[in-house]
Amino acid sequence: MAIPPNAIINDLSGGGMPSPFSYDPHSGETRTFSWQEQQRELSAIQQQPMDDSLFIGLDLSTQALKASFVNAALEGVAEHVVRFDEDLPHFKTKSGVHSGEKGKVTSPVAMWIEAVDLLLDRISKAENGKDLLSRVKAISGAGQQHASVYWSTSAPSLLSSLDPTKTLASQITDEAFTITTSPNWQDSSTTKECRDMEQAIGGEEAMARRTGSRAHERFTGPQILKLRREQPELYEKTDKISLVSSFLTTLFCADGEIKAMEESDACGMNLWDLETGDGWDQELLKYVAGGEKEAAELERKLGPIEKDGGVAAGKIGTWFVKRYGMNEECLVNPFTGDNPATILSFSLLTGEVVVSLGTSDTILLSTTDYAPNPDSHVFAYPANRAGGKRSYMAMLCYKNGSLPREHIRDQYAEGSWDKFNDLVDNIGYPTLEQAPTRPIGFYFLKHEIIPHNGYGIHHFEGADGHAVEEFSDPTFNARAVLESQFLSFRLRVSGMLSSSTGLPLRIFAVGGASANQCIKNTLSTVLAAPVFQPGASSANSCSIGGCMKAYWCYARLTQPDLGFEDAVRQARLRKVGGTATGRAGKAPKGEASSQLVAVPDYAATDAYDAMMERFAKFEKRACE
Ligand SMILES: Nc1ncnc2c1ncn2[C@@H]1O[C@H](COP(=O)(O)OP(=O)(O)O)[C@@H](O)[C@H]1O
Ligand SMILES: O=C(CO)[C@@H](O)[C@H](O)COP(=O)(O)O
Repeated sequence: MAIPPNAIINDLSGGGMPSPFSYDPHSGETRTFSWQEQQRELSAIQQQPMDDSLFIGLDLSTQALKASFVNAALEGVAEHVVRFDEDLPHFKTKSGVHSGEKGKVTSPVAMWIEAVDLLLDRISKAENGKDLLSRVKAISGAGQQHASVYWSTSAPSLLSSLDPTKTLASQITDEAFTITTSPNWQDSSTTKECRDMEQAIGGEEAMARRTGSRAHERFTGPQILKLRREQPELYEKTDKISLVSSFLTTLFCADGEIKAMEESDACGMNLWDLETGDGWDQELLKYVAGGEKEAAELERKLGPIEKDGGVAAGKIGTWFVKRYGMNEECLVNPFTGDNPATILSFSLLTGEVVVSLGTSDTILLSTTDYAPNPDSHVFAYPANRAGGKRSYMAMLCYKNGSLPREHIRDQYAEGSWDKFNDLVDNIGYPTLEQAPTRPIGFYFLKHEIIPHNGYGIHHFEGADGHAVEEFSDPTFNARAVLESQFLSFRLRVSGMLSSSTGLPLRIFAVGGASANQCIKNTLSTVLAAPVFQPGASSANSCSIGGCMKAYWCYARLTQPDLGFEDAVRQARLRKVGGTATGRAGKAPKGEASSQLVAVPDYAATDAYDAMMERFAKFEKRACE
C-alpha cells in the first residue's frame, strides 16, 4: 500500500510510544522535549510506586457495557463486555433499546445495573480477574450521551447501605427512581419542546451560541421539559437528575451522594451555558422548569457541574471492596460522554478527525475556538481543568449509523458482513463518467439528526434523480448505504475544518464498523484522506479514553497540576523504561501504535467530488 504524502506519521495519536514533542489540544501548543529531559522524566517516573497499578475505563453505550483495563504505561491488559440483547434477554431490548410510539426510544435503567453486576461477575471469574480488580487504582469511563436517570428521594439511603452479599440489581430497585426507563439518544419525541425552547431564547442560532448546539430532540433539556409537561407529578417527585455518565460515577462511589455531572457531557443538554462556561443558563432553566422559583428547584435537581476532568469524585464504594476485593483507596473519576471519552484516546492535530462508526456515526475534532453552529455540536473538551484555558470538542452525529448498514446486510447479504463486502466490491467505485448518473440512496430508519428531518428509505436513479421504489440492481444498496453516509460526512465536515481543501488530513476510525475493511476503504476514498486505526482493536477507544482519564486522576494525587496530555506522555515513558507490567499474560490490546489501514483511490475520489452537487440536491428531496 503506497503511503500518500499527507500521511506523515507523528505518533501522537491513538496510543503508542511517547514522542519527543507533545501537542496539547487543550492549549493548542506544541512543546518539544529533549532526550535529556525525557531521560530525567523517565527516572522520576520509575521511582513512582505504580508498577503494579491498573486503571479501568468503562463504556456504557447503546448496545453494551464494556470494560478495559490498562497498566501504568497505558497498555491494554484485559477487556470484558456485556451485550444487552444477548446477555440480558429478559429486558427484551432490540439493539439495546425499546422503541415506542411517536419517536419514543428508551432503555431500562435496571438493565444497566444488572449489566454492572454481570460484568463484575465475569471479570472476577475470569483468569486472574480477582487479582486485576484488586490492583485497580482508579476507575472512570463514559456513558452514551444525553440519556438521563431520574432518582427518587430513596436513592441516597439505598446507595449508601448496600449489602455486599447481594447484587446491586436486587438492592437498587425501581424504588430508587421516579422513572424506571431512560430516554435514549435515539428518541425523537420532543420536537415541540425543542422549538419552544429555541423560541424562548431567540431561535436556533441563539441556542447554538449559548449552549453549543441548537435544540435537539435527544438532548436532556427538551426531554426534561417534556417530562414536566406530560408527567408533572413524576417530575415533582424526582429528587435528582443524572446523565448516564454521572449515574455511573454515583453507582461506583455508592456513598449515598448523587455525584456531579461532568462539564463535557453536560453540554449535551441544551441547558449549560457553554458560551461563558459559568453555570446553567438561567433563562433556559426558567423556561424548562416553568418559572423563576421553579428554576432554582431544577438547578438543585441537576446539581453542580464538575469542570475539572481530572479530579476524584470519591473513592470506590465499600460494596465493591467487600464483594469484589477492590482496593478501598481506588479513586472514582467523573465519567464523561462516550464521544468525549473517545476523543481523549487521541491527541488530534489540526486537520485530524476521529470517525466513530458505532450505533451512531460521529465525527469528532478538537479545537481551541468556540465556533458554535446550528449544524454541528460543540462540547467542552473533556480534559479541561478548572480555571485553565478552555478548549472544545466539535462533533457531527448521525443517528442512522450501524443499524441501516445491518439492515442492508440482512436484507441483501443474508446477514453476513462478508457477503455484504462482496456486494460492495462487485459494484466497485464510480468512474468519473458514471458520476453524473450514479444511483444514490438514503437510509433514515430512525428520524435523522443530519439532515434534520430525514426519514425513510429513498432511492434516486438517473441524472435527474427520479425517485424509484428500488434500485434497478438491488444489490447496489450495499454500496449506496456507505456512499451516501460518507458523502454526507464530506459535505458537512468541511465547515468544521480550517484546512484549505475542507477535507481532513487524517482520519482515525473507531467503533464496531471500523473492523470492516470495505467500509474503511470507502470512507478513505470519499473523504480523500488516509485512515488510521489504533492498534489491534479500535472498538474500545471509548473505554480506553476512560482508562486514560482514570490514570490522569490517579497521577494528580502526586502532581496536582498535571495536564491530561502530560499525564499520558509520562505514562508512555514507562513503556520505554519497561516498569509497568500487565501480568495478565496476554498480548496488550488496543494501545499499540496507530496503523495506516486505508488510503484513498484518488481516481474514485474525483468521481465522488463530481457527485457532491447531485447528492446535496437529492438529499434535500429525500427530506421534503
Ligand atoms: N464487520 C463489521 N462490519 C460492519 N459493521 C460492524 C462489523 N462488526 C460490527 N459492526 C457494527 O458495530 C456496531 C456496534 O458498534 P459499537 O461501537 O460496539 O457500538 P456502540 O456505539 O453501541 O458502542 C454493531 O451495530 C454492528 O453493526
Ligand atoms: O447522541 C449521540 C451523540 O450526540 C450518540 O453518539 C450517543 O452518545 C450514543 O453513542 P453510541 O452508543 O453510538 O456509542
